[in-house]
Amino acid sequence: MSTLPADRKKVTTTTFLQKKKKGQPISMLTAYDYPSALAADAARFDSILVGDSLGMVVLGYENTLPVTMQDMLHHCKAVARGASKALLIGDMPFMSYQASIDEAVRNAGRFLQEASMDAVKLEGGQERAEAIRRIVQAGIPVCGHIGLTPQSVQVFGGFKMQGKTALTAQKLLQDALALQEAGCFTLVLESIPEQLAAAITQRLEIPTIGIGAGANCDGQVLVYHDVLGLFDRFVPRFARQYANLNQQIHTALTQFREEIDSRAFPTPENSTAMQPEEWQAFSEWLTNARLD
Ligand SMILES: Nc1nc(=O)c2c([nH]1)NC[C@@H]1CN(c3ccc(C(=O)N[C@@H](CCC(=O)O)C(=O)O)cc3)CN21
Ligand SMILES: CC(C)C(=O)C(=O)O
Ligand SMILES: [Mg+2]
Repeated sequence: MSTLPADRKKVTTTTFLQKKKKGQPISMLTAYDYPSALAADAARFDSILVGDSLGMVVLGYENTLPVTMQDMLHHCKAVARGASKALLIGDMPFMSYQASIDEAVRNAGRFLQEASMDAVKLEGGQERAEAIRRIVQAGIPVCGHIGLTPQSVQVFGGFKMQGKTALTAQKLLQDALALQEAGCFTLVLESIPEQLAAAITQRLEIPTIGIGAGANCDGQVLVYHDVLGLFDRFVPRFARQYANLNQQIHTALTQFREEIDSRAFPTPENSTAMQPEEWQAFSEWLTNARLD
């Protein structure tokens, strides 16, 4: 296992399109800070998404709605310091692109200009196509996101799978085509039936990245904390845990706390003694000194 910087070329939006043409899977992972970005880049993920899911897995909110531009830029900057090869995508937070197209373009620009992102992601279908067209015209690559779009949790009435009926599936396929036409370089498909994801993937020239959308997408993405078992308030059924770090953290921290309580920590190895002559001089001064 190597922790040296990965010896590979910087991934670009063109790499995404080439991978789809060659039938090679696109790997994406979320990351929210410097160490998680270092880890994702060292593991050679094609892309890192600084997801607004950070509101839930890092900041402790119930959903992603409270996340602000300030929050996103702060975390994106930390991620950019840790990753040099993965394509970096900044997730536009709730109300940073919905109120007006001008605001959408300006906020998208901040991710590239202030936070070193390579692209932005925003949620929505046909209703978002015009804003996306204008952001792309400004020179900013856009990743679309349809299906279970968590910023619409209050409209959906919970984090519920989308596109389960023939009618809603039709709507999602039309959304996907509209987003491609608007200039998206890739599209996240979240929590939709696998056959619908396959049908969309087959009809699009741009790659699809699935999360809870089955095996027939052009790529896959999961949340960092779900992959590592770092978040246990809930784990979506579509996630797979490759480690249970929370349990290891609990064991390690409990042991540390117990060793503080029992005075087993620290030992001389964790401490520094003065040189004998310095200690002697200090002791003599201490004996004679009047400390008040
Ligand atoms: N830790 C985490 N992982 C995620 O994948 C994730 C987040 N947080 N926060 C932002 C969004 C919200 N997401 C979620 C949240 C909950 C479910 C969930 O509870 N799904 C149910 C099925 C619900 C239904 O279709 O009726 C499940 O059993 O997986 C799914 C996606 C995906 N994103
Ligand atoms: C789950 C992914 C696609 C996302 O939008 C996020 O992490 O915020
Ligand atoms: Mg998101």
